[in-house]
Amino acid sequence: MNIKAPVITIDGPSGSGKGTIAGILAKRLGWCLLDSGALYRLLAFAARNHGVDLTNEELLTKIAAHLDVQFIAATDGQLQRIILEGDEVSDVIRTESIGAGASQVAALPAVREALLQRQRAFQEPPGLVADGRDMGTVVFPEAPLKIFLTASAEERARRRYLQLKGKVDGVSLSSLLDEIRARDERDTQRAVAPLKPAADAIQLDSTELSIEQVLERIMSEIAIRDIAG
Ligand SMILES: Nc1ncnc2c1ncn2[C@@H]1O[C@H](COP(=O)(O)OP(=O)(O)OP(=O)(O)O)[C@@H](O)[C@H]1O
Ligand SMILES: Nc1ccn([C@H]2C[C@H](O)[C@@H](COP(=O)(O)O)O2)c(=O)n1
Repeated sequence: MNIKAPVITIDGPSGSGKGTIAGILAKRLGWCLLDSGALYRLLAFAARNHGVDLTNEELLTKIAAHLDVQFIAATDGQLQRIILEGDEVSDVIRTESIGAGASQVAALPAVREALLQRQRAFQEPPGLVADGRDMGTVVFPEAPLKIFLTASAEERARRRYLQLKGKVDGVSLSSLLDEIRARDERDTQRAVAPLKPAADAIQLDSTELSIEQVLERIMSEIAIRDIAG
């Protein structure tokens, strides 16, 4: 019998804290981690580097199917590292501009299909924490625990501002808020795999919760379901 490793999905809009929470949770549980947004970011980044238009679905799908990428698991004090075609790109794919490009290519159905099996291949023992937009609705619909993490757009822009200030020139709170709203609109309104909570997802609004409080809430849901051994 093929017993699949359990999956915890964390979906939600940009800046809600999915990546932070998923990374800490995977580490605490000793589970694998899938940052699915990174795949769309890598595709947007690779397309720009090769001068491919972000609306060229046919070519983007070919690139998506052959992305030469390695995810190197986090070690003590280090975040997960991402290598594309031999070069470390962990930081350069994190800009809002690449995020917007990722959101654009992610609306193309053939691109999503090309990345589907690659995402499912992350489901390895002892378990997987997967974050993104459609982890609970499309990629891992059988996951025993699905979290839909939100926060107000203003709070998400404030968090992003604090994260980027001092690292990126010319960053402004109002332009970050505009970019977050534009990305929310595109990610929730697209025809294929739009950002929405799965019917059986637990919705968690982190606007007034600290990272540790969000983790506590999720750990208690894990304990209730007895899914982490
Ligand atoms: N509950 C929280 N309280 C305060 N800050 C938080 C909280 N959760 C996350 N943050 C901070 O907000 C910023 C954005 O978080 P993160 O990158 O995890 O969001 P995300 O949902 O993964 O965004 P994206 O989808 O764009 O990758 C980070 O600097 C993170 O430390
Ligand atoms: N499962 C996913 C993950 C990401 N995307 C798209 C939409 C996002 O705006 C963009 C970047 O994701 P992020 O790194 O900010 O989480 O990628 C998606 O459509 N489906």
